[in-house]
Amino acid sequence: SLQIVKGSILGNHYKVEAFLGEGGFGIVAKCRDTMTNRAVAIKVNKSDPDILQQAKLEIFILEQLRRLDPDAANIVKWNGFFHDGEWVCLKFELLDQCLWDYIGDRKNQGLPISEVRPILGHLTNALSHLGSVGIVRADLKPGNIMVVNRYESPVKVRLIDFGLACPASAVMPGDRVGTVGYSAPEVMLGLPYNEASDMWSLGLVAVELGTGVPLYPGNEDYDVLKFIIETQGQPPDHVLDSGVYIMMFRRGPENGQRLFVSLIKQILASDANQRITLLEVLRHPFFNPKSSPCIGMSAERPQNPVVFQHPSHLKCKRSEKINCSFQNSVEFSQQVFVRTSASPSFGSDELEIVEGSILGNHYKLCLFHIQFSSKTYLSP
Ligand SMILES: Nc1ncnc2c1ncn2[C@@H]1O[C@H](COP(=O)(O)OP(=O)(O)OP(=O)(O)O)[C@@H](O)[C@H]1O
Repeated sequence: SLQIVKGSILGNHYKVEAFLGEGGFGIVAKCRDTMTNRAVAIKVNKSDPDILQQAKLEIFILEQLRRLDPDAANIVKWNGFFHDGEWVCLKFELLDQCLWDYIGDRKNQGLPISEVRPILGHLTNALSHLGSVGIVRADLKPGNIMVVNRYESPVKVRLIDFGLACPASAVMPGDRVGTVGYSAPEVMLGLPYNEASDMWSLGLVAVELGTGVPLYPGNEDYDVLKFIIETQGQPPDHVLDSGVYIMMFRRGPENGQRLFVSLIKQILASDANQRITLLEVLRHPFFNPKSSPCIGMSAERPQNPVVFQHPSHLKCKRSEKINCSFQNSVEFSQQVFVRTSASPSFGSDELEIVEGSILGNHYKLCLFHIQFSSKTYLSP
């Protein structure tokens, strides 16, 4: 725990004058350097091992940023660190006010465009400098942007808090970074992220500057994603799909996870007519993982595209891909993909299948799902 009171001395000559911010990490204090009589901001990290690890990462990033000129790059000036007992203390130039407070002082009415423009310019400049040294900011939000001096006109801002920043080359998909309400969809979904994710956050900051209120408020990623989908539509399937998989694989691949995801997706179809039935759930390969370790990885999979051998009643126009579950003759089910364009017996825009069809002599169709898609797949 941090027991720092006003008047205490940090690192022998920094006298605590006020508290500027507090969080899980510790505190940021306004201190007087008794040797120079200058005011500075000192971020004091708790001695908790996780926090210390976080502080080390922040120092690592700040070291990288030494290559940049803080004035030209709109980033906070860092003056190194020192230890005080078990605490790690980072020394920064003292800045004025974070953008949340700055907006709040205007009664959340939003800033005039004449102010939004330079601020956005500084932020874009800051991100582009970070990009030039290969750093992804990863937690851009008004609370991490500080006004240098609010009485200056036009107002100048700088980025602070590099605790979650990361070398672009070391991004770990699935790492929960950022702040709810400001993270890009790909970050929430656990996908790889890059500077494009900072761009998303920048857009949200820009809206908040102009309107005075956050665009996507929410306490949970779920609410925010829902809000995003309502207003901007659903991210493309390939984004959603890989996101779900990566989120599930965060704890290491587990047998059956892909089948589980595939099942859940069929259970959660928003169109009741598309939703899987109880019987089909029980027949789903998820319940027989031994015989089908993973979609696309089954040793039993057919090596060649399967050809439908029985005519049937269902007609489907322009389908390029069918995702089918089959019960085979040795009493287990597995999932295969059928590429219709590889089946010479069907025209490219018409397909006929029916439950119970036998494919490739011994694959009995027990469940099918047809997707209209421009993608084509061979049997996995
Ligand atoms: N150089 C500074 N000058 C003045 N105030 C500062 C400075 N650095 C940080 N602060 C204040 O302290 C708060 C927390 O700092 P910082 O964002 O670095 O810590 P954090 O642990 O990452 O916090 P959070 O979890 O809110 O992102 C800031 O929102 C700001 O109000």
